[in-house]
Amino acid sequence: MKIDGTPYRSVWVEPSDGWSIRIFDQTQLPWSLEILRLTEPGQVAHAIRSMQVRGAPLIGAVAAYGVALALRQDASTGNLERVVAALGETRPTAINLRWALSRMRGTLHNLPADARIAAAYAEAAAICDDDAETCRRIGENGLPLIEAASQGKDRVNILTHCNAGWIATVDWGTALAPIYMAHDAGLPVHVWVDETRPRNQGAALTAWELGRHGVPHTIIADNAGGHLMQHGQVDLVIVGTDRVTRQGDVANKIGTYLKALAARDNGVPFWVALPHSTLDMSVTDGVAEIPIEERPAAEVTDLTGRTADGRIETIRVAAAGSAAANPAFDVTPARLVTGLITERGRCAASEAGLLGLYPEKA
Ligand SMILES: CSC[C@H]1O[C@H](OP(=O)(O)O)[C@H](O)[C@@H]1O
Repeated sequence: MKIDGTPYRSVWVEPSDGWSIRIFDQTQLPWSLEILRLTEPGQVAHAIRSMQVRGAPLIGAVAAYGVALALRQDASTGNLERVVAALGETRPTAINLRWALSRMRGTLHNLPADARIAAAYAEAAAICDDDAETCRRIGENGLPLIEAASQGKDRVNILTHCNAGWIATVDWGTALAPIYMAHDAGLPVHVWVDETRPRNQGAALTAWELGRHGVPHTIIADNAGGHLMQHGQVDLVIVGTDRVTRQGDVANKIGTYLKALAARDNGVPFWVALPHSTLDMSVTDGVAEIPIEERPAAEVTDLTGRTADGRIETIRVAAAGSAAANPAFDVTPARLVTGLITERGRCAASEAGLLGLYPEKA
């Protein structure tokens, strides 16, 4: 996508050296656009853990380049296994991370060591190209939903949670891809942007993305969505996901499940956008089986923002001495999901629906 007219992806190889990796530091958005240069796998692991880079498909793509950086240091099989294991432990919920690392290992394991570096960069680049094209197709397959919802309306209101935009993927995004395409097609799109406590991916990242693209949007408190649905202010909900199970259960940012409950209670369509790399057919019952990342309590008790004189500060907003729990994801059962938007089309949130689009995953 473009930033001030310049096209960007969310991860790229530094052209001046041909091997170091560039990412945006998402912890500095929306206040400043900081581009980081990663030169070793430890920096990649830190970037993922600290959420300098975040978003299910993007952490997989960046981890893939982390393998290439590690093999530049030591292309042995032992080091390949070590870096795949180490990066795989950085975040537990998004299956894209393990999908990308497994794809890298499968490509590299049986190669001679002296062929691994070039092959690693080629495979990481292929993962990125695949993700960008996959997300573009998700946009195309979600667009008809917005077109239908906008019939006879001077504004179509879409609610989204967290950030599933181009900055969470290599390009285009998942939940936001159809929104960008609808806006660019001239449809009267307006987006309710859940702030998405505690890290405010919505208020900080989705609002930043939509604003830079000129898409009308309004930031709301997470708890306002149900009220807006009760008053007919939401025509459909589109969210991203970090893992979808064989039966169509959806893991996504904490608070998604509550939005799905409110949508069901108010007859609002609840759609989930995902690329193939987010499918995990090895698990069925998402609530029972998907590991939910527990992040630091400080993300709940503290808040980071910009002061009136432009300094970025972190302050405590909770009572001193109080404990805080911070599960970073929840699981929405398939029964609350209207349907899934993928690069291969739309389907029901069910095993039959998924196998209809992905028969090879039977
Ligand atoms: C396009 S996947 C985006 C997905 O990832 C986010 O999680 P996080 O910000 O913790 O990486 C969130 O669940 C989004 O829906």
